[in-house]
Amino acid sequence: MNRQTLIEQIRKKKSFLCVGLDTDITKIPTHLFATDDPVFEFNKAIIDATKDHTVAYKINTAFYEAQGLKGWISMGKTLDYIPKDIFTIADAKRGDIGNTAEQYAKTFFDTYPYDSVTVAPYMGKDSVEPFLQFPNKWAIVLGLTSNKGSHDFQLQPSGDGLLYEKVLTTVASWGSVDNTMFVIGATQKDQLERVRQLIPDHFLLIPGVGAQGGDMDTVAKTAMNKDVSILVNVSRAIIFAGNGMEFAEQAAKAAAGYGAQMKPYFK
Ligand SMILES: O=c1ccn([C@@H]2O[C@H](COP(=O)(O)O)[C@@H](O)[C@H]2O)c(=O)[nH]1
Repeated sequence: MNRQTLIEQIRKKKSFLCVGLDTDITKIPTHLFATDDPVFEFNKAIIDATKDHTVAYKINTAFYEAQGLKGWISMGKTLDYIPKDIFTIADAKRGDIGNTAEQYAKTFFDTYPYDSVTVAPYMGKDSVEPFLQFPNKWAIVLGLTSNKGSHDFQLQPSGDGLLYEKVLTTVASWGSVDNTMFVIGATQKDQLERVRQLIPDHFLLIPGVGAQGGDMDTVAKTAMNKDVSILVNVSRAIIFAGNGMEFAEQAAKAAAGYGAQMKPYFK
């Protein structure tokens, strides 16, 4: 999906919500274990229940990879089931030397036709560039993450600024606003303004609202630009809003609640 189409979808739905399909098999309702593929049946119900409120789904591949071959099959079926006008993210956090990165890019853009994949930039330009070679596909590069560990390296001084600032400006120069987004944690509220000074036009994927305590309004007020250009991810607080027979209705309610918080930001 290209940038223009994504912006149009956001404006049409008046939503920048991304629902995270972090489908932890130990947390899905027990009645689904009577089916052949409980993970897929869970995702299918969640997608049906939330698709009117969301413009993106983020599949965290860890939860599928942990199940081996069965997990990859559930992931492929889930990706296939997502409506084609909704942006898809493989949250795989890949990054390796060039020829290996090429294989990762093929995995998540060709074999599994995602719109985007998350990429760890620590290995530098040749590890990110293979993800920038596919038309209308995106590398979503880890910029400033939502976790406590972001203080260990990302928020440490480096040259004139902080390490993460250097990552944002350097990675931004490798691609364009049409093929590069950045992950910026909602929990990093003191840095959001600075992020927008450094990369005013790039799309940001913002996890950390919901279970991690980030605040939707702070994010929207600080990080939105004239083209909106943010996707706010919520995983556990939506997909595990309920865990009984009515889990999908509870997820729909939670997604609608986040959607309602976003509406006032659209004129
Ligand atoms: O900095 C980061 C980068 C990625 N994530 C991922 O986002 C979701 C958040 O899930 P919640 O349940 O809404 O907390 C999850 O897939 C993480 O791996 C992040 O949280 N922070």
